[in-house]
Amino acid sequence: MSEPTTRPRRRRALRPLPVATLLVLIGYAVLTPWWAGTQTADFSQALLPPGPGQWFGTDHSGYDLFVRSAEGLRVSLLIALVCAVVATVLGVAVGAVAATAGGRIDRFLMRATDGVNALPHLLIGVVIVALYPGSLTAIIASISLTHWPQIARVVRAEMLSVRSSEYVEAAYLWGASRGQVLYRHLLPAALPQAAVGLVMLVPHAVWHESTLSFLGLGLSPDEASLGTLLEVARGDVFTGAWWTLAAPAGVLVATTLSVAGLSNALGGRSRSALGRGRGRDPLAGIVTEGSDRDGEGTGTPRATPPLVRVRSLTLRLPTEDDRWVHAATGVDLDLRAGELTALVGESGSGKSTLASALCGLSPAGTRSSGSVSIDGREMLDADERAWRGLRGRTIGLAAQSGAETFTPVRRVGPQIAEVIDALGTEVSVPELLERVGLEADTADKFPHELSGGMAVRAVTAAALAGEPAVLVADEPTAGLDPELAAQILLLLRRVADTGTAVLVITHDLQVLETTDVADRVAIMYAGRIVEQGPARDVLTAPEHPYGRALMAALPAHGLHPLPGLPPELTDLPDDHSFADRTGGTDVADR
Ligand SMILES: Nc1ncnc2c1ncn2[C@@H]1O[C@H](COP(=O)(O)OP(=O)(O)OP(=O)(O)O)[C@@H](O)[C@H]1O
Repeated sequence: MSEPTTRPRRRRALRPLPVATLLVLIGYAVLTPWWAGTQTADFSQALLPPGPGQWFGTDHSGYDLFVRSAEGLRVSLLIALVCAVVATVLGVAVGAVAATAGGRIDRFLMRATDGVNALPHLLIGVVIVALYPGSLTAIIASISLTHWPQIARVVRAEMLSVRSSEYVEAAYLWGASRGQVLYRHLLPAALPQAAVGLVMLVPHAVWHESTLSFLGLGLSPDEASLGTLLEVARGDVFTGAWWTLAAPAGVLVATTLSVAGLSNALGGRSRSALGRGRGRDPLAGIVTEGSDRDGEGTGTPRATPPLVRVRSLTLRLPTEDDRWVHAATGVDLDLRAGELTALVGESGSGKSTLASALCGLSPAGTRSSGSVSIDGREMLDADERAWRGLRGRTIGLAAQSGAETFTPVRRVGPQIAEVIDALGTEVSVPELLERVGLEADTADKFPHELSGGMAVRAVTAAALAGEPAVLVADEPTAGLDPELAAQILLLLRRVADTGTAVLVITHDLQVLETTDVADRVAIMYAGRIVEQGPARDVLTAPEHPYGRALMAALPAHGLHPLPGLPPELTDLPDDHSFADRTGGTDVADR
């Protein structure tokens, strides 16, 4: 069966009129002075109106204004471009430092940015240029130093939004350092916005330069910029020689409109491109919450020691309104080499929170107790440095959101190659792609060109880049039809068969049952593992009433809706059990 492919987004076409106008103007500014050669003053030709021999007329010295305006445009564009580049570099630097440093540095830089933004730019420009009259450097400094704040704000905002995205979390998870995340993810995401800002600054800077020169504070009148031409011509309107003002003014307006049109179109394109021990339950009368059908969670260990050993793990997550989410309570779980363990349960039962804790990615402020041992090391209270030594190499996470795990603006292959580099392993991108059942040319695709199934495979390839001993796959089958879901589970089975301990979080009990890929199944309810054991036992004859209710809800088992509603995990009573939800009614009684 072919996988449904997401249709690639069409890029917005650039509007042809502003682009063509701008190209004509640039050609005019570059070629005309070259074609006309050096002009000399000829007062016999002074102030001729526009006509066949002089399309734009002539000025007081008999210079052809068609040539003179082209020279002025060239100078103004060059100054504006330098100013825009300097302001953009400053803005990107300030925005990037603020976004990556955060805290006090961010607050200080943003206050400084607001402060500069609040200053009257023209006035500051006038002051700087008045101190160094006629200096080109002073003109460039006066424009650049007052125009970086907008770029800094845009870059910071873009980086903050990308920093909280799935693919940046995945990059940290796969071993990238802060610098690598900045260089590979944050800057590439922010630079298109900065480039739009740069283009938008050009006409602004042309106007600033022209205004300063018009006020007599810019370049000397001998040097033709649009501003100096306007300044020289301002008195001519009253003597009837309107063309000396109209020629440079027309060129200035045409340039401004075409660059503004282009930057609007670029802005649209950049946005659309960026366009994550068995016991007894007193109420149900059969098994307690936390039952373990073969006792290895709390009882006798099996032959191979577990690579991941979780004991009595309790996780409490803070909420914004000062309450606590009981995301995990007294969880025991073992993951062994070569075994595939499926963690199932309704939405919100705490599966992803548990998976995050196994990778040292619990939300800030989480209160935890118990033990999480990975490859013999106690990690529950380990610091970020210790986790960085394990993530990607000992424990890999294939995050929940498929294609969103990758930076959207870059091809998949180079991104997987960077994970390999960061983790320093010997595998190659084609090997990894082959391992997850993808063609080698998938490396050349952008994330949005991948189908749902391909995206999960590519994310799994990246998670395998460090050849981890443990692989956690968070809902790899979400949103896939049963046949594709089965293919993904079979892929993860093959990964487990190479000796990796695999934990799969899934809602697809039906597919789990039909494919028979899992060695073990753990059922989670309201933050507790209420039953776990050999997959066949748990799936065919669940002992816990919640397990029975989950299986009975499958279409193949009669589609009996689950009774009641899952409890709110916020401030959940410590002794809450499934029986509290059903009033003690078992699915067997229905
Ligand atoms: N960062 C967080 N801060 C506070 N509460 C959170 C946070 N992340 C998750 N939760 C809460 O923790 C509980 C468990 O969520 P979790 O995502 O682990 O469930 P899940 O079983 O994985 O659900 P799903 O199958 O829908 O992904 C939910 O009540 C959720 O609202």
